[in-house]
Amino acid sequence: MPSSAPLSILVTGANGQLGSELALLAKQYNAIEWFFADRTALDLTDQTAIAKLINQRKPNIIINCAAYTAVDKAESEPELADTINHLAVAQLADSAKQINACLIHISTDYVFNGEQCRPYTETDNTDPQSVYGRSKLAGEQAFAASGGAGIIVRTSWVYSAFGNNFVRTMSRLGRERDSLNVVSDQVGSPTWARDLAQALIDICLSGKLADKRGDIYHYSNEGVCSWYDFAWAIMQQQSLRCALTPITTEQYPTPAQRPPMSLLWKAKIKQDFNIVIPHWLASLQKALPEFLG
Ligand SMILES: NC(=O)C1=CN([C@@H]2O[C@H](COP(=O)(O)OP(=O)(O)OC[C@H]3O[C@@H](n4cnc5c(N)ncnc54)[C@H](OP(=O)(O)O)[C@@H]3O)[C@@H](O)[C@H]2O)C=CC1
Ligand SMILES: Cc1cn([C@H]2C[C@H](O)[C@@H](COP(=O)(O)OP(=O)(O)O[C@H]3O[C@@H](C)C(=O)[C@@H](O)[C@H]3O)O2)c(=O)[nH]c1=O
Ligand SMILES: [Mg+2]
Repeated sequence: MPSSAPLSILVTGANGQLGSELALLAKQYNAIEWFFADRTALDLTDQTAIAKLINQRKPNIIINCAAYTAVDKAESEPELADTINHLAVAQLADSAKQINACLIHISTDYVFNGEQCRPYTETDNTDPQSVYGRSKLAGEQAFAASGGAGIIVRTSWVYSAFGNNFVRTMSRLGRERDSLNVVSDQVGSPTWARDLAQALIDICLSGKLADKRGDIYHYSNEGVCSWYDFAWAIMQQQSLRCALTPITTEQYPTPAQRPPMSLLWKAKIKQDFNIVIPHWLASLQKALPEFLG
C-alpha cells in the first residue's frame, strides 16, 4: 500500500489578522504540513517570487490571506492595491494551477455597491465603489479566468486581537474619549477572523476543494448590525463609558465610499461544507478578552 503524503497548506499574509488566526489554529492540526509565509518570505509585489515559492513548496492548498486592506489609503495608491489584490492573485492562481494545487482566495463585501435591499448572494451583481473593492474584484476575476481549482471566500468587517481593526480602534477611543460619533447608515456583519479561519480549515479538510473552479462563497458571522451598533456592543461588553451618537455617512466623510448595505447571504457555504456560523455578538464576547493584553 502506498503511504499517502500529508496534506500541505501554504498561507500567505501570515502576519495579518486571518493569517495569524490560522497559525494559531494550525497547532491543533499537526497532521497538516503548514507553511506560513509572511511578507518577508513572500512579497506579493514580486511575481517571480510567487511562482518560485509555489514551485519549491508544491503545497496541496494555498490560502491567500495577504492583501492591501487600507481602504481609504487605497484611493491614493490604486496601482499598489491592484498589484497586490489583483496581479498577485493572477500569479498565485496560475502557479497553483501548474502544480495542481487548490487556491482559497479571500475577498470582500466591498465588491458590492451596497444599494440592494436584501443580503447579497454569490450570484448577485458586483459593482465596487472604491479602489480597494475594484482591486479585490479584479483579483476574483483573475482567479476565475485561470480555470484553476479552489474557491473564493468573500467576507466582511473582519477583526481579531492580532491586528488593527474596528474593534481595536473603538476599544482605544472608548478609553480615551467621553463621546464618539459612529455611522449608523452602513449595515453589515462583523466577522471574527478566528471563526473564518476555522471554517477555512474545515473546507481544506472536506476533500471537496479540487472539484471547485473559483466558485464563490460568502462567509461572515451571523446577525446584522450597523457600525454604530457594533461600536455600542464593543463599549458595552467592556463597560466603557463613552457616549455614542449615531451619524450618517455624510457626516463622516472618508476618501473611500463604503457600501451602505453589505450583508452576505451564507446558505451556500453552510450547505456545501457543513459549516456552522456563530452570531457576531457571541463571537465578539469570546474575542474581546484577547484584546486586553
Ligand atoms: N480586514 C477586513 O475587514 C476584511 C478583510 N477581507 C479580506 O480578508 C483577507 C485577510 O484580511 P486581514 O487578515 O484582515 O488583512 P490584514 O491587513 O490584517 O493582513 C493582510 C496581510 O497582507 C500582507 N501584505 C500586504 N502587502 C503584502 C505584500 N506586498 N506581500 C506580502 N504580504 C503583504 C500584510 O503584511 P504586513 O503585515 O507585513 O503589512 C498583512 O500581514 C484579505 O484578502 C482581505 O482583503 C475581507 C473583508 C473584510
Ligand atoms: C473610527 C471611526 C470610524 N467610523 C466609520 C467609518 C466607516 O464607515 C466605518 C468602519 O471604518 P473602518 O475604517 O474601521 O472600516 P473599513 O476599513 O472600511 O473596513 C473594511 O475593511 C476592508 C478591508 C473590508 O474588506 C471590509 O469588509 C471592511 O471590514 O466606521 C465612524 O463612524 N466613527 C469613527 O470614529
Ligand atoms: Mg480600515
